[in-house]
Amino acid sequence: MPVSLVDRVEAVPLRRVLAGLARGGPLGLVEEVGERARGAVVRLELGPFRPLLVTHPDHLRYVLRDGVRNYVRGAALWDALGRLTGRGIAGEGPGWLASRDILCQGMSGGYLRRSGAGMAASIDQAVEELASRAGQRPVDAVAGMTRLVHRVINPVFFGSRIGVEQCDRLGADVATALDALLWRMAMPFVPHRVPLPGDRAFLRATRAINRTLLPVIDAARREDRGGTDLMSGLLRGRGADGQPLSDEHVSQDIVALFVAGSESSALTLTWAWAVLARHPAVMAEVRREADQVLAGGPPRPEHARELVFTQQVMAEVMRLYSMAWAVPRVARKDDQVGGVPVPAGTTLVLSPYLTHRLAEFWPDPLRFDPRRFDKPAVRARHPMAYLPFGDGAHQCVGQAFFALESVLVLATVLSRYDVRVYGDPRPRLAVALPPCDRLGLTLTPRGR
Ligand code: HEM
Repeated sequence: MPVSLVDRVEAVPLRRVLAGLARGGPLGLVEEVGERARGAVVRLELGPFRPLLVTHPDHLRYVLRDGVRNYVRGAALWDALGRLTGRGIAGEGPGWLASRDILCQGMSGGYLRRSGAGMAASIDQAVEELASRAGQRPVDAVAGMTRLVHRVINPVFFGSRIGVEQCDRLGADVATALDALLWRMAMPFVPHRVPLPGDRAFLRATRAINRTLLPVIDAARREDRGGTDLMSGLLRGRGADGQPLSDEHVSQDIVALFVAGSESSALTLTWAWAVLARHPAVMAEVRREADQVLAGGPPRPEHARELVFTQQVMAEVMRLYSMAWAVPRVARKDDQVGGVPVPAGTTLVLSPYLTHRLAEFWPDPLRFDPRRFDKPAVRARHPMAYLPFGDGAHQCVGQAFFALESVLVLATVLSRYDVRVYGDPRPRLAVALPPCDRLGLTLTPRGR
C-alpha cells in the first residue's frame, strides 16, 4: 500500500513550546502538539534540536518497515542512553543483531511454554508478598509493582544466580542511572565533555551496577550450567566475529533488559490499577472472568489464553498509557516521509502514545473502552494504529512475556483480594510515564 500523503509539515516554534509547557507541563505539551498535528509530520523547534514528530500509522509503517534501512537508532538521544545500555541490544549493527537473535530465542514461544509454569509460580508468590505488605496500610503502587515485576523477571533474566533483594537493588541502580541521564536526553546537543547535572549520580549508579553484575557474569561464565535464562543465553552466544560476547556486552544487555522491560512493565501494571479503580464495572468483569478461569486455584500459564476480557483491558491500558511516548530514529540519507522532506541526519521522534490518541483511528480517544479490542474492531482498524511494543526490526522482544505476565497478575490479584486505590494522578513525562503523584494500593482478602 502506498504511503498516504499527509503532506504538510507544521513547525512548532519555541515560544509555543514554552507556552504549552506552562499550561500542561511537558506531557500536556506533547499531547497538545499531537492533537494539533492530527497525524501530520510536525517539526519541533527546540533551539538547536529540530526533530520531526511522526505519528500517522502510514508514516510509521514507512519508517519502521518499508523504509527501515534508512531509519536507525543513533545520534544524540540514543548516544545518551548508550552510555548506560551499550551497543548490544539497545544499539544497531552487528552487536545489536547478535544480542537480538539470542534474546528472541530466549523469549520465544517455546521458551514461554517450557518456563510458563515457573513464571506463574513466581507470580503467585509475588502477589502473596504484595498482599502481605499492602494489607494494612497502602503501599506505593509503583514500588509494589516494581518489586512484583522483579520477582517475576529475576529467574528469567538471571536463573537463580542473584537473590531478589539484589535484583531490587540492581533495578534501583538502573532507575537512578536512567533518571540521571534525563538531562543529557533533554539536551542532546550538549557534548559529553561538558558537565551536566546528573553526571555524578550517573557515575555512582553505573559503578554500583558493575559491582553487582560483573562478578555474577564472571562466576556464571566459569560455571556454565547450561541454563535457559537470558544471561546464560548471552554468555553462550557469539558475536558477528564468531567470538563470545564480552562481559561488558553481556552486562550492558542485562541493563538494557532492565531499562526496556522492568520499568515499563511495572508502570503499565500501576496504570492498570489506576484505570480499574476509575472503572469499577470493568474491574468487576475482570474479577468475574478470573473467578471463572482460575476457579479459586493458583494461576497457570494456559489460563492466559482464556482471560480474553482481561487481555482486552490490558491492551486498552497500553493504548492510553503507552510507555513508548517517544521512539527516536535518525535518517541516514535524504528521504521523504508523507511527502515531507527528511534531510540526512534528521532525528525523527515516533510517538505510539500520540498515535494511540488520533481520533481518526480511535473515536473519542480519551475514553477507556476495552471493547475497542474485540476482534472485528481490531480487524477493521489500521494495523499500525496500535503499537505499544513498537514494530519492525526493533519490535519488543518481551511482548509475549509481558502479555502473559500482566493478565495472570490481574487475574491472580482480583481472584483473591479486594483492591483499593488511593489517589488519581496523571502521568508525568520521564523516560517512561510514571504517575506525577503517589498512588497507593491496598489488598484485603475478598469478602472481609
Ligand atoms: C509494558 C511492557 C513493555 C513495553 C510497553 C515495551 C515497549 C517496547 C518498545 C516500544 C520497544 C521498541 C523500541 C524501539 O523501536 O526502538 C521495545 C523494545 C524492546 N523491549 Fe520492550 N516493552 C515492554 C516490556 C518488555 C519486557 C518485559 C522485556 C524483556 C523481557 C522487553 C525487552 C525489550 C528489548 C530487549 C527491546 C529492544 C529490541 C531491539 O531493539 O531489537 N520489553 N519495547
